[in-house]
Order: sequence, then structure tokens, then C-alpha cells
Amino acid sequence: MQASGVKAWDLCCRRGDRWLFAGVGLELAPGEVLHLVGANGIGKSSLMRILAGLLPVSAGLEEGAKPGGVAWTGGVGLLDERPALDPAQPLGRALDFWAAIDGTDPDLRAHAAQRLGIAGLMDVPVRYLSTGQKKRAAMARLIGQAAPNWLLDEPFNGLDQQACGLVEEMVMEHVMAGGTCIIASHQHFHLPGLIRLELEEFAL
Ligand SMILES: Nc1ncnc2c1ncn2[C@@H]1O[C@H](COP(=O)(O)OP(=O)(O)OP(=O)(O)O)[C@@H](O)[C@H]1O
Repeated sequence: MQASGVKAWDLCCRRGDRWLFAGVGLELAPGEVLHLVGANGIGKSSLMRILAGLLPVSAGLEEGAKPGGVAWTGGVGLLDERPALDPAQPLGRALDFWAAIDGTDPDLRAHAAQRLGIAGLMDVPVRYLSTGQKKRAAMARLIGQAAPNWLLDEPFNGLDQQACGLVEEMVMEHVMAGGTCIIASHQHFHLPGLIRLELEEFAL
């Protein structure tokens, strides 16, 4: 695996005319997992999207404040709340669309699909798949990316108990191989050494 790690500082987020958070920072070394927690609507997904580079890092509240930043060591893979798989395509084709963009390792993805129990669904249109099957497919896509850093936004949503255990196992394997992982979730994780970051109500 490539080298991993992340350092983020002074992250601020404004949605519409409302500040969600300001001055948030975090740092992860290879092998570390961070659990991002906080109430509904507090800004966990927004923070994940900033970390993934999909939302800008806003400048701080004060006049002329410098924006914060995010520095990754190695590539980043995001398991978003939405699976981003074309509903009109058979699953295999929908995953292949991303393979070219992600630089997917086909063997890694195929092995993950097998473990996740979706290898037999590649000819089924994505629109016929259940929520959990789509989540499993998104997880197989992530593993195929072989990114050293993972961002998992509510990875357990829609998964049955067995699949939740499997995803936990996959996270363990990833970090034990030297990766990092940030998980935004209301669920509990049984992962040793979990670092906890709680986003709190932000008041001006
Ligand atoms: N595109 C957008 N434009 C304006 N406001 C938005 C947008 N996306 C999200 N928000 C608002 O930002 C706030 C934070 O949303 P976010 O999804 O980051 O919260 P969360 O902590 O992940 O919530 P949950 O636990 O319910 O998933 C919410 O009030 C939401 O309505």
C-alpha cells in the first residue's frame, strides 16, 4: 500500500447563510481510525465532503481570515451516503464506469465483491438492487480503488448485521496494512484504538 495520512486544520463550513462549524482540525497517521460523531444536521457529511475535496474549505469568521486546509499523504477513497451507481446499468457495467476513473485493480474489486456476496449480481440492473446490495457494491468499488486513505460516510446504513461485521473487518484489515480511515456514523464500531471526534453545536 502507498503511504497514508492526513492533516487538516482550521476547517470551516457555511451552508447557505448558516455556519455549521469553524476551527475544526484533525490528524491521522498510518494505521489510525477516526470516528466522527455528532447530532443530525451538525455537519458530519459536510466535513467528509470537505476532506474529500468535494466542498471548498471556507475562510474563517473574522474579516480577512485565512482558510484552513487539508493535506493528504496518498490518495483518498470516499464511500458516500449515496452509492453513485447508474440505476439504468447492470451492476458490473456501473462499477466499470468508475474503474477507469478510479484506476481500479480488477482483482481486488472482484475479491471484495465475492466477500461481500455481490459477485453474482453483476448482470442485475442497479435499480433492482436493494439498499444493502448497493452499499456492498459501493464498498467493493472502494476496495478496488486501493486508496490508502478511506472516508466512510455512514457505512453501516442499509447493511445487515453480518455485512456490518464484514465492513468492520475490512476497515481493520485496511488500517493494519498501513491505511487510515475516517468514519462518520451514528453507529458503534468495535475497533481498537478508535479516535473520536465530536462535532458540536456551533453558535456565533
Ligand atoms: N447543499 C446544501 N445547501 C444548503 N444547506 C445544506 C446543503 N447540504 C446540507 N445542508 C445543510 O447542512 C447541514 C449539515 O448537513 P450534513 O449532511 O453535513 O449533516 P450531518 O451531520 O451529516 O447529518 P446526519 O447525521 O443527519 O447525516 C444541514 O442542516 C443540512 O440541511
